Amino acid sequence: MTTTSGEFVLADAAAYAQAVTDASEAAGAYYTGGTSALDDDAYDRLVRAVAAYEADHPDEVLAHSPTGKVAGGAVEGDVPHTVPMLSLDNVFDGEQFTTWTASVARRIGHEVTRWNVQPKLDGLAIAARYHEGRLTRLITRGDGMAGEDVSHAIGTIEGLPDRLTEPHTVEVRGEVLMTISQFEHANEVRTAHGGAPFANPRNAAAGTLRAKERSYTVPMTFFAYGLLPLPGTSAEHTEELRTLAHGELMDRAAGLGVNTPATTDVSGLTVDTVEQVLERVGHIAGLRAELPFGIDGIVVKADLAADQEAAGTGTRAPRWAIAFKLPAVEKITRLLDVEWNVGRTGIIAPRAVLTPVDIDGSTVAYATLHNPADITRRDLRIGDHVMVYKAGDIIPRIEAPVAHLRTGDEQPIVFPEVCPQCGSGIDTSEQRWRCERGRNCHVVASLSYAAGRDQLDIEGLGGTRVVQLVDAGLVADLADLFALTRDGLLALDRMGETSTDNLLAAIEAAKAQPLSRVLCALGVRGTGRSMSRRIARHFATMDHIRAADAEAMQRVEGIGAEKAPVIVSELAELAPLIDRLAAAGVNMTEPGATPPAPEGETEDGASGEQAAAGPLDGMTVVVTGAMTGPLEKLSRNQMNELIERAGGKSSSSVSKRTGLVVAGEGAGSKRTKAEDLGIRLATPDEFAELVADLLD
Ligand SMILES: NC(=O)c1ccc[n+]([C@@H]2O[C@H](COP(=O)([O-])OP(=O)(O)OC[C@H]3O[C@@H](n4cnc5c(N)ncnc54)[C@H](O)[C@@H]3O)[C@@H](O)[C@H]2O)c1
Ligand SMILES: [Zn+2]
Repeated sequence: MTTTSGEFVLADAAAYAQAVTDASEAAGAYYTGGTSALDDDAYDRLVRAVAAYEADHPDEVLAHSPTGKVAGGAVEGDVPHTVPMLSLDNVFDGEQFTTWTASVARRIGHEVTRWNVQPKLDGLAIAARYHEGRLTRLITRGDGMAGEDVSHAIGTIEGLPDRLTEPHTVEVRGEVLMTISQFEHANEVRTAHGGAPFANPRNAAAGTLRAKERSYTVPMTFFAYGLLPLPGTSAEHTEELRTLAHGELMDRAAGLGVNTPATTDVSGLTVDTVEQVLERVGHIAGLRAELPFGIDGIVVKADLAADQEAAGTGTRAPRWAIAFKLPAVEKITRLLDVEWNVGRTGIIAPRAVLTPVDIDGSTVAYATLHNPADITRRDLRIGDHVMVYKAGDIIPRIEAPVAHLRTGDEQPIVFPEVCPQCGSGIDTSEQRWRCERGRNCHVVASLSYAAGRDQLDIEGLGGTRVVQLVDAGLVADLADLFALTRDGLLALDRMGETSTDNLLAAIEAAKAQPLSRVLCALGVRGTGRSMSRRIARHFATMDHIRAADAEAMQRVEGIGAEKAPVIVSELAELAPLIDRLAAAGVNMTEPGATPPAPEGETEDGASGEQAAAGPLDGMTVVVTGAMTGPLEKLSRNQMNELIERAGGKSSSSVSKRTGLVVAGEGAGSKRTKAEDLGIRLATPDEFAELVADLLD
């Protein structure tokens, strides 16, 4: 059960026991590089619910409850720590932080003398033991009292040298993580070895650190945040390490050749007041998205050893330090669909369509899915709950499905059988699938589109024929079509005299298509059929379109500040192609349209578009049902063209703003809606009469 504030409430002992089990399993996976069933928010809420239940039922507390334990008690170790490796308590805003500082002041009897503010690195805690300057042992945090020996990773962690600059016996504590680029590299190497990519850098570091016998190594990075004596440390040194302030210890660590946050843009900073702490916290938070590694908060520590000692330490966390948490970068959401997009080189890449989820201030609606083998390995299904990771500029990624949230209604992901862009076969011999046409895939797709019924309408130039022409090297772009020769075509398989002549005639006829269709055939990004018509009607000629800057382009209805420059620059890129089309005799004007008045003369209100008023002047028209009579042969696109030529606007949905609904046979809900709204209806015949002048 959840309350309105989103908190879980555990109703009875059984719910409590289940919550304890769920939390332990999640924590176990979280710390060992597995897949947790919960995102951090959900985990923290669950643990709070467990804690609330325990407060009310102190005699029912289960021994394996995660509350009050390092790592939720879910991980163990067999190498005892010299001093416990603890967790940190959290605050989420300045107010909570100020309250916390007041409680520390009460405890130690005075204000904390000064603070050390440093990034909370999002990796795993590790203790590195140096004996006489040599790195001998690496131990994970484990349950805080004892950790796991991961010394096999020595030599793979940047910033953790095999030898210190001085022959000291010390323990360096810090975080092992993967920087964004190490993470990208690790995933490349891992997938090349047939493994599933890691979902996020923390997971990657945890998995890599624990993996013993891998045929490959991938580097990680270490940042120190603690330096303490070991049993073999000299008395003099021990005393020094116990009395130095935190900031001084960090300088010492750096001096020994160990990496610290001082090498980054978010180095540790010693400050005197709470206001200064908050300022630094804000500064670090602001840099988060640009950092080359992940942080999940800011750690604030009492700097002086004396203050730390006075504040003391709890069983789970020290009382002299706190983690200022930043919003989570992982959330659970649903996988709604998988799209298959074909890249420039013909790579067919799956992309997850998600229920949009807010992650650290941005809305995530898509995530990368790598390749089909990876989908199979992760056993992803449509409808699954999935963990999505997004940090900084990194492309959002999907972790494995959250299996325990499955309902049984999830559907398998259907892999394409032919290239989704051009319809050719798919080369599946590599992990990344590829269109058999490779780079030519785009040519085939864009030519098939250009020849389509709603564009240049070239009969006899279907997908297979386009493939044949491209493969034979006869065409590489749209303009090449108009340079095809009879002999060239006759030399092709399955091209007889008749089909050759028919095709050449169809291509010849295409030259007379209105500008709107020529423009559409060019496949300018951001312009489909109706936008192409609007642009063509507005400018009337290709020369006027090409002369338009972004500002002029924005005068076309429906083109905003974002789209306009894209269209202008796409057209500039297409200039050589357009020139060749014009040279081949392709029509570059829009029948019935007049160019916009030159700059300065538009002020009096009459823009070029309106000057060409027709029988439907300014009216929004919706067509529904089957057209009959003189309109019988017109496709929906052609109907829309007709409406716009008559000065109207075509639309596909009926609303209060609709002026006329042309309802043919079989018209259904749109007709009913028009009747409900009292919108004028016309039969196809009535409409044909209205626009009779424009019908040929
Ligand atoms: N999704 C899950 O299933 C799941 C399970 C368990 C825990 N969690 C999450 O983990 C968090 C609690 O885990 P935790 O106790 O491991 O860590 P923590 O986030 O409470 O903080 C303690 C750790 O911070 C790290 N750290 C980084 N920079 C540091 C610095 N400058 N100084 C000191 N320490 C620094 C150390 O590794 C230290 O052990 C919670 O946010 C919880 O949501 C999630
Ligand atoms: Zn293709």
